[in-house]
Amino acid sequence: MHQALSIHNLIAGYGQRVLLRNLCFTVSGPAFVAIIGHNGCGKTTLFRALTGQIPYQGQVQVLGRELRAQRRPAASGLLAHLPQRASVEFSIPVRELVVMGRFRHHRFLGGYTAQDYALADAALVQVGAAHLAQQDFMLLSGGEQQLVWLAQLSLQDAQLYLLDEPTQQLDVYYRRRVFALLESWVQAHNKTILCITHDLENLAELPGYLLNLSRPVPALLPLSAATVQTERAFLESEESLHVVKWGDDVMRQGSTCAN
Ligand SMILES: Nc1ncnc2c1ncn2[C@@H]1O[C@H](COP(=O)(O)OP(=O)(O)OP(=O)(O)O)[C@@H](O)[C@H]1O
Repeated sequence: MHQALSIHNLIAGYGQRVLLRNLCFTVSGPAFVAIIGHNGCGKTTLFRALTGQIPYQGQVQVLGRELRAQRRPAASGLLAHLPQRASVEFSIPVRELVVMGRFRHHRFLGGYTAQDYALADAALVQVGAAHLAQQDFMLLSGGEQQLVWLAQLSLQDAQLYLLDEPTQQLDVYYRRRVFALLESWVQAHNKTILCITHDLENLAELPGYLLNLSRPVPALLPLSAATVQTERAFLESEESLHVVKWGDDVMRQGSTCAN
């Protein structure tokens, strides 16, 4: 049985600025992993590396397949990515945007079937956005757009989901609802989710793991109220800011993986 995700000695950054230094962690089975850390510590940079937008050193395997060797990981259903600021520059009904999540099952755009649309409608119900189905996506609020993207993403049926602050613009009700939805993707559909978030208060009750990229040597910790409390206290401390401030050459020496 392959590991859901294995990251070994990943090094990434921008030119001289190394933000991820020998990052190592393994997610053995389907799981929710919250990625936290200060602004600018390298969370989005990790996703840029995993999606091939910036080069990296090290090995990344998804279900035993070396990610670097995959030509189009999204098209093959290995990976789906929700960036921090996803935008659409043209008018499109919400339902039409959501059904595009089924693109892997179609050779040409526009060939969606009644079954595809039924799945799109069900996905909108799941995220609590059924009432938006006929509206123009461009005219929705930021939070409403986030819900619609999540509905589209769920139709992609990928093995590994990379979500960059998916609850950022949501109100308290929808934040909780979205985290419950992500939990169901893991439990009911065996997905693995890496979720960048600053929304610590919603994490304590979730099953899964926490990865604090502001730590000098980030490691996966089982999620619990105590873990969230400890990591929050660390992020609020002056000590943790120094890790970032002097990160490039003093505090954040990094270490190589144990094996
Ligand atoms: N193309 C780039 N060239 C140089 N530096 C960059 C580039 N893109 C991002 N950075 C810098 O890398 C650092 C990490 O950025 P990143 O977006 O990974 O942060 P983050 O942890 O996701 O932060 P936030 O919580 O604010 O979203 C930032 O200081 C940013 O200014």
